[in-house]
Amino acid sequence: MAKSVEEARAAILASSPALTDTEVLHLSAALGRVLAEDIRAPQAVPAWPNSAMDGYALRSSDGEKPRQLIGHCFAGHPFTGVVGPGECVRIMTGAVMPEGADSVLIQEQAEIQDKTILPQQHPAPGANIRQAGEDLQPGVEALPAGTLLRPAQLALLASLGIAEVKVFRRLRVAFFSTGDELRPLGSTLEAGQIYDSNRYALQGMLQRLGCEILDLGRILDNPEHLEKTLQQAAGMADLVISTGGVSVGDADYIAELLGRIGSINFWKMNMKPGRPLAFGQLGEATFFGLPGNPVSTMVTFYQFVQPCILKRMGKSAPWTPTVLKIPLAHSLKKKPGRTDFQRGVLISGENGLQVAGVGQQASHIMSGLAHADCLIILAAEAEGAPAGSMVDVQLLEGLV
Ligand SMILES: Nc1nc2c(c(=O)[nH]1)N[C@H]1C(S)=C(S)[C@@H](COP(=O)(O)OP(=O)(O)OC[C@H]3O[C@@H](n4cnc5c(N)ncnc54)[C@H](O)[C@@H]3O)O[C@H]1N2
Ligand code: MOO
Ligand SMILES: [Mg+2]
Repeated sequence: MAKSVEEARAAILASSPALTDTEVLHLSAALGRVLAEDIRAPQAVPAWPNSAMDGYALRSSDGEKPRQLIGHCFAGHPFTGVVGPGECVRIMTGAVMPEGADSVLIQEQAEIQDKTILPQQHPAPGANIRQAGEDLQPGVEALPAGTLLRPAQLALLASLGIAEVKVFRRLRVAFFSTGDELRPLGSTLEAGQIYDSNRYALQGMLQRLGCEILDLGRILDNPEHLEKTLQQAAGMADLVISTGGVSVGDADYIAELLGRIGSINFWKMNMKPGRPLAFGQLGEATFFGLPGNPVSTMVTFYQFVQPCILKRMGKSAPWTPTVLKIPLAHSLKKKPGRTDFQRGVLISGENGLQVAGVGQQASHIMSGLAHADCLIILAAEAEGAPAGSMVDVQLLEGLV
């Protein structure tokens, strides 16, 4: 029985163990890695109460009375004295609050006469002050193990003074394309030959996920060559991906080989594109046989391989593509039977946010996917969707 997308994803995640090997990296090399340790704040952030605005640090209790200017402080240069009644200190954003002051009057609300500041309003206690520990208190969990390190997480760690983190090692992914017709870039095509475009799709998607990539090249539609390549790949990688040769044609050997030298978890999906996807195990390695049609390769990677990779990399919160409900700009058609993932674009105009199809939707139309920023999901039994109806839209996110 062909699997639904949800059933397939659940089966894949259930057989995608997280890596256990770790290494220690400097923050500057940790982008895209997954934390292998809980991080607690070693100190408060901010470490000191400081000003959120440029203005005057003073005592709120003096109300709107004039204040004598007794000094100044800048970020990195604290004022060492004490602000007494009727006094104030010129203060810049980020400068430590001087002792005695409990409020910052912004300069737009102050009149200056020589060394006297005339408040235009009553500065409230605590106004424009960023309190110590407001972001993080010492000892609290800043980030749990299993967090994917994106730029915001790196910045948070840096704000705590943490220079090195324990992360999971990179996932080793071996991939190859299959097909007698495939030729490398730079070659002149003979009748029936095409360029191997799936190689670049896979390489790009894997690189963006921070995998260690082992490109095994193009393999002919020859069962002995394919078997050798699958064995070799399984011996060197955590995850093996092939494209093509996984359907039911006379030169499609992948599913049969997987069953013979490994094990098939499932083969065939109730989705379009992507019907002949095969998933299983080759020794210790997880295996995906992606369909050869270029759009099918990329759409199935996004639905299934990416969640698997992120889980295997150690990410604890499961990742799946973001789905939003958005009205259709025009009607769409499909044949009932399989769940469709039609390529679409988001349009923001007078009628608010809408989604439109990109035109031709066949699995070899790469130009459609190259112009798309989302996938429109149409249910298996549906024959299409009318203009204005709310449809599920999966965002093709640049970076997870
Ligand atoms: N009788 C049936 N025929 C097909 C079925 C089916 O259910 N019954 N399924 C169709 C569907 S759906 C898909 S998807 C394709 C998948 O086929 P394969 O995974 O076996 O892939 P190939 O046959 O090797 O190639 C399909 C297509 O894609 C081109 N291709 C392959 N590799 C690349 C590459 N690296 N770069 C660019 N293009 C590539 C290849 O030349 C073919 O045109 O099967 C249908 N058939
Ligand atoms: O399911 Mo195939 O992936 O339509 O082309
Ligand atoms: Mg085929």
